[in-house]
Amino acid sequence: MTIPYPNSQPVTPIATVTPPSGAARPRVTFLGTGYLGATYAICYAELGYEVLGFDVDADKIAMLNAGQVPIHEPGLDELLRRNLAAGRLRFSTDIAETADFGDVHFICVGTPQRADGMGADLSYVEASVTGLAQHLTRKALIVGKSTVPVGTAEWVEQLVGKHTPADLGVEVAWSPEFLQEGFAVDDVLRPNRIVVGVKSEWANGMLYAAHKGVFDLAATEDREVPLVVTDFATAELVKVAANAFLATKISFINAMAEVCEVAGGDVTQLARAIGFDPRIGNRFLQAGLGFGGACLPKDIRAFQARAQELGAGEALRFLHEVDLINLRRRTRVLQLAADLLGRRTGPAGPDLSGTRIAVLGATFKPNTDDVRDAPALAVAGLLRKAGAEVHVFDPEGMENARRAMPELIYEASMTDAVTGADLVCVLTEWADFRNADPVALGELVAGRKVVDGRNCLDAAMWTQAGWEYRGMGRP
Ligand SMILES: NC(=O)c1ccc[n+]([C@@H]2O[C@H](COP(=O)([O-])OP(=O)(O)OC[C@H]3O[C@@H](n4cnc5c(N)ncnc54)[C@H](O)[C@@H]3O)[C@@H](O)[C@H]2O)c1
Ligand SMILES: O=c1ccn([C@@H]2O[C@H](COP(=O)(O)OP(=O)(O)O[C@H]3O[C@H](CO)[C@@H](O)[C@H](O)[C@H]3O)[C@@H](O)[C@H]2O)c(=O)[nH]1
Repeated sequence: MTIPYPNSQPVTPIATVTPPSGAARPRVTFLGTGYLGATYAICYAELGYEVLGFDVDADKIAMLNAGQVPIHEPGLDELLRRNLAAGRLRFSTDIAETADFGDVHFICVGTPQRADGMGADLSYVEASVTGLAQHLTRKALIVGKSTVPVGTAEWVEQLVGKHTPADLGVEVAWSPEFLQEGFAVDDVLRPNRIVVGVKSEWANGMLYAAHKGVFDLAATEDREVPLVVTDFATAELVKVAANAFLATKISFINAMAEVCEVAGGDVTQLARAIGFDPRIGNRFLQAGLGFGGACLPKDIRAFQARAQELGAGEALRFLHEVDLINLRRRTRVLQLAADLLGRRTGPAGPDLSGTRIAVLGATFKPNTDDVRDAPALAVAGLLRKAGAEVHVFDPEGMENARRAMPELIYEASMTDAVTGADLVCVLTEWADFRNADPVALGELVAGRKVVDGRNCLDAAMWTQAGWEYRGMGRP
């Protein structure tokens, strides 16, 4: 068996391993059935694997076993029901059963920002790995998928060594995940690359077998999926480097937006023009309210913290600037709102008391119900703090938003939210908002003033309909 090392080209099949369970394909488990793990468990069953999803959250597990996806992710419901019915998929809160079931165990638990604001909280990784290791009774591969600081895989290997008898030969590998919420099903079934950090040929073969469904699907669609086989540290770093690059690209275009704002340029045209250069590319150059979600913000902070610990803090100092540019976009919306409402800004920020503002969007981007570090919700909070009465509507994120920020007023529809509003802020570019009719909405509001926090509206159309329009980085 040849192990390409490191390899950025598609490889031919290398797996000749027999899974310890004796099954033709390894039986796989996913520990943590949140946005990452639930999607994976369901899609892996769709690829034909026998799958068991484990979580400590009994409500989540009950929902999944009942055929209900606890998150909003396009396409996932149908796949869940189909694969439960086919008997390839089930979910459990029983760690002993999980340990017994799997040949390959994927760790998909959260790695949130620590309370100190910078590094990653690895307590869920520690708890899940320890719990699993203590119940393993045969050889298996534990594969980290969670996004972690470099060095975590080595630490997990030590944890596993401490909690399993040496003669079982349990091994560890790391395979970071690059899926985007809203596109998660396709990203899992048709990834643009697979990265694995391994230490042995056996682990490499098992991981190849655990990904074979993905390679087989690609072959039937006449595609190839590049496989990068590398060491632990590189695999961990690929993930945070990718997110750091994406965050930097967004903050770069938002920095250009800041300059356009003072120089009278239009960042949307600027982005389009530079994007024609294939070295730059036109994706992830959408200026606006900036990046949020459960990944980019926390990952660039954790990456800086880890680099600092390793003595390479200087190298990532620019990421601090990336973060600051990003956060400034939120206060920019506040400023635009105050300008449109004719409110002066004092040292404590603008006073918006006595105004009613409709906020359209709460999720961190469209096609998800995820409000974790959502710029839209953060801005809604700033508007309220400035004294405005804030009425929020989001097509999928209402329940999560209400839980995260109960102090806001939540409306049942876009029209309810805008009725009587002095100002409308479009903060997540859901299709319903992009395609909203400015003439019809104009009949409902108290003032035709709109902040387009995502540059997603047709400015000319809204202006023609009598709206005072303000975009981000455009006149
Ligand atoms: N959300 C994404 O799109 C995405 C994409 C790529 C990578 N990641 C990374 O994947 C990881 C998970 O992210 P997420 O968004 O799915 O988080 P999440 O919070 O949605 O899910 C984490 C799940 O782990 C469960 N959990 C907690 N402790 C556990 C334990 N001891 N054993 C088993 N389960 C336990 C929680 O109950 C929860 O259901 C993070 O490291 C994240 O950075 C996320
Ligand atoms: O041009 C752009 C593109 C995105 N965003 C914002 O950036 C954030 C993140 O968007 P996106 O990257 O699509 O969402 P995630 O689902 O968080 O995915 C990122 O984070 C995941 C978790 O690590 C990785 O797996 C993905 O590859 C990576 O794209 C959102 O708030 C977007 O509104 C912009 O402001 N401008």
